[in-house]
Amino acid sequence: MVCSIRESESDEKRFSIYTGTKKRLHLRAESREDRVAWLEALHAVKDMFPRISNAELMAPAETVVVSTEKLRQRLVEEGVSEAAIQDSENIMRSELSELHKHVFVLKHKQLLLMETLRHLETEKVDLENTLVDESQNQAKELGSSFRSTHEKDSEGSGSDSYDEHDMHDAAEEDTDDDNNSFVDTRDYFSTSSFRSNGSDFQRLSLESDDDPLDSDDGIEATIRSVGSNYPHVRRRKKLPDPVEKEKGVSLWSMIKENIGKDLTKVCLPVYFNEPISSLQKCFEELEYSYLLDRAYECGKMGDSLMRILHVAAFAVSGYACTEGRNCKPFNPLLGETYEADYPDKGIRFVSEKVSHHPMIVACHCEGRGWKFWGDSNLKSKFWGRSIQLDPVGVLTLEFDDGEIFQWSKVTTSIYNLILGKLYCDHYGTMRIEGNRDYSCKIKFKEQSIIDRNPHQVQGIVQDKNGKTVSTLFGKWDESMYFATGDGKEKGSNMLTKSSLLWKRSKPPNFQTRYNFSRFAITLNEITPGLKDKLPPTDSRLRPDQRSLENGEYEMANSEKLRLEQRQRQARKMQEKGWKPRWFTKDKGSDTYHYVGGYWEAREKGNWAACPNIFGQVPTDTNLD
Ligand SMILES: CC(C)CCC[C@@H](C)[C@H]1CC[C@H]2[C@@H]3CC=C4C[C@@H](O)CC[C@]4(C)[C@H]3CC[C@]12C
Repeated sequence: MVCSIRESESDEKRFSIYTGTKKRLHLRAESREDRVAWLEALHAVKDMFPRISNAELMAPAETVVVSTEKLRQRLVEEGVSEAAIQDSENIMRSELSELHKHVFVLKHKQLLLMETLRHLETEKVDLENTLVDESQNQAKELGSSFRSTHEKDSEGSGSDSYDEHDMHDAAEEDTDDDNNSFVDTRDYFSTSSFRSNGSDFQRLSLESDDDPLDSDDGIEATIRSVGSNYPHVRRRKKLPDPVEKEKGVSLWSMIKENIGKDLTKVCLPVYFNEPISSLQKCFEELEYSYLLDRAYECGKMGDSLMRILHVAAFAVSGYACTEGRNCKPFNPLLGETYEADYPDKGIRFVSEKVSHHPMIVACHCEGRGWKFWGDSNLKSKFWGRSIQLDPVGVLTLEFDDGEIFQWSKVTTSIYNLILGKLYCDHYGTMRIEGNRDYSCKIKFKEQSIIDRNPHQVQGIVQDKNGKTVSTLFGKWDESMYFATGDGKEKGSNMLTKSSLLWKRSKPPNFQTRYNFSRFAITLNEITPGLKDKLPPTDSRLRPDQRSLENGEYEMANSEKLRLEQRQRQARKMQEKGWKPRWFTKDKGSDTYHYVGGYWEAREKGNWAACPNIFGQVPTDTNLD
């Protein structure tokens, strides 16, 4: 939020912004005119959000107490007769009560407007969903989309260019002529380079704790107990302690350091990465796979409603791990793979980066009684301060008894790229289509300025005739509940009638700056004996990621640069007909499916067809 804006007096291109939370930001426009345009736009935005607190807005109209005492005294001083004084008092009271009535009506109107606003917001989300396809076509190159937003902004009518400094402001104040670094507003735009790095795949989820001694709360244990007689596997409980001291680097400082350079060509250092790749992040979505085991069991016992409810909870649970995570996963190299053999969860998983332009990751997971697969291809839009990611493609879940469910992920936005605390939110409607009795619609509510109850999810399950048979509600970062019926029965108290479907696991004992869950901590571990079995393309063998995990930042950075250099050949490889190893594109559609054979090849230790993607480029391959 912009608190105050100030122009430099000594330099006609410079200006600064104070946000109330961080230090003053110093910027430099291209020209004097450019600065005028910037200031106009900034003031216009500022005026759009007058500062009224939520509490103030929602408070009921207070009863106003009117005293006529002062009026009476004054009239007595004037020697006015008692009758006239009483008359005056009555006049004053009646006028004020009129006014009071008026205020009351206004207050009421305001509440109604707020209601409407809320309602409109919900409608907006729905509309956006219908429009998603269209807007995707329009999603052009990031940079250009931001530039056009800016052009529109600068057309906005300008308000005064003078802004008084508020209290914090004075405290934070720097003189115009000091040596504060500033940023060229032109370079500012090129931050679009984050797109390609950020548009990686998948959400994650929080892990169940495998250690029987370290049990979670009771409810969860009962939920999980169904269908899970899985063996215990010892997995690590913490990441390695960092070798080097962590460096705090802000995105902003990165931008500053790269003034004058084409930011799309600047590689972000590893400080912005978390030590897992997008391939591993896909697997993180399966943290709560016990929900699918349970869904399978319910269906087998003939309860297809409970089946879809668990599938719905699973679809939501995948988002849990995105909360509090603000580093980006490593963008895998073309042909990089990841395997996860988790007998302790009854699942095994394979993923591969199947395309570099656009960046697509395909994955496939086998559980007991079900298979789950999909590919991730994100369309991203850069809005200046935020990035919007619209996932394309469907996820498919197939139970061994032939019941199939398909759904797509909702929109994710990452906010505060430039200033403030980075966070992401998910919003839109997810439709889970089944091939049998039920389908389900889940709405992820968009967080709004007036509605301070973030992360809300609501859904309904409908039968073939479109009748609502059950409702779902909860939060994507906490828990999901369901209640039977359409939730409209008179006098029914949703909370007392509802039952828990899913609850997020508790955080690990060893927190790191990556905010990994217990499950996420295990993803990059090379468990005893695993190293000899992995293909040379596995994410766990990626040197820069390994170094980052170990806290060897210098090493991680140089290795990352080397691999990124290599990756520049990926486009050429693709053009020359490079094909993924474990997945193939369906005919007539753009989705990938697993061709099989991974675990068989692993059994034989036969990785002949897997290139050494992390090593040095062999000199005899002439890719250029
Ligand atoms: C500029 C840098 C430092 C910003 C860091 C961005 C982080 C927060 C971004 C980068 C990639 C993003 C992920 C990319 C893809 C998906 C799949 C989607 O269905 C759910 C959200 C999820 C899982 C995103 C969550 C947020 C994410 C992890």
